[in-house]
Amino acid sequence: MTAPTTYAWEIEARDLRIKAGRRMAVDGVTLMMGRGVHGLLGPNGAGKTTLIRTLATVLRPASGNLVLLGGTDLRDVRRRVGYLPQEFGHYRRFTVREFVAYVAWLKEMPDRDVPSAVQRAIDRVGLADRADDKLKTLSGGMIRRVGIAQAIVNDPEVLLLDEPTAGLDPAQRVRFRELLTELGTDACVVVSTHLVEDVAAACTDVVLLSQGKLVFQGTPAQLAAAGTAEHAGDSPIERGYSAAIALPNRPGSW
Ligand SMILES: Nc1ncnc2c1ncn2[C@@H]1O[C@H](COP(=O)(O)OP(=O)(O)OP(=O)(O)O)[C@@H](O)[C@H]1O
Repeated sequence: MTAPTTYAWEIEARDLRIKAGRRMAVDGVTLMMGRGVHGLLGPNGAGKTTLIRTLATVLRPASGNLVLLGGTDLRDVRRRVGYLPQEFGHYRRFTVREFVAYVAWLKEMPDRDVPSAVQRAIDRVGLADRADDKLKTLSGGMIRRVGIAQAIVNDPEVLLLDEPTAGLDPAQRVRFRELLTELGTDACVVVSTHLVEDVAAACTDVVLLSQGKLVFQGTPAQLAAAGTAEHAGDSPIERGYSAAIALPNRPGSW
């Protein structure tokens, strides 16, 4: 049985500062996130991966305060979180089913629940016909979907996905956005992406980082409304993104 919810936000971060190497990659971010799909956007090096790694409890903040699921017991929190890292390590000799079951075991799921949870996660990412194939026989896009399956096997209350659509073909991306929408009804989903279309199609909230700072949080429509013809981009939301990170429309510049 799940304990009643006693917290206002699944993720509460106050004045977080996080080091990556010697650099302060996240520099004073205050951010509240509840259920729904939160798109984490920002230029290369903005601090997205560093923030996600911290939310996944892999990194410890240098200062500030982070509360996940209202709790302080790290082991309990970890059982209730799902995480797809940007660099996703896997065992090439495992089958899809064995690998997802292994993660279920790491999450301390009750043995009796594991087979059905594993099957459901595999079904949800469309890999039922490859469930008993070894990972080394799968394509890059399929491996990414295995990564998504292992992240959702425990029905996490906080789901962290670092560039989950990298390597997916267009049809898979569309299906993935539908899955995101489904997952966001029950969980707090944080998804980092460079694809503004993913955000427009599937996110209820946009979080924009630039140089380690939070420069925007709001709905995709609010982000789109922030852009003008003066800002770079091919769509309202891209122009809103450029406005938020103060990127003028200068053809040819990176
Ligand atoms: N292990 C490390 N050692 C030194 N610097 C690091 C390390 N990891 C990250 N950084 C630096 O910290 C900053 C934030 O990196 P991070 O990977 O969080 O950005 P990001 O927003 O995820 O970027 P991208 O969109 O390119 O994936 C960058 O300037 C990066 O060079």
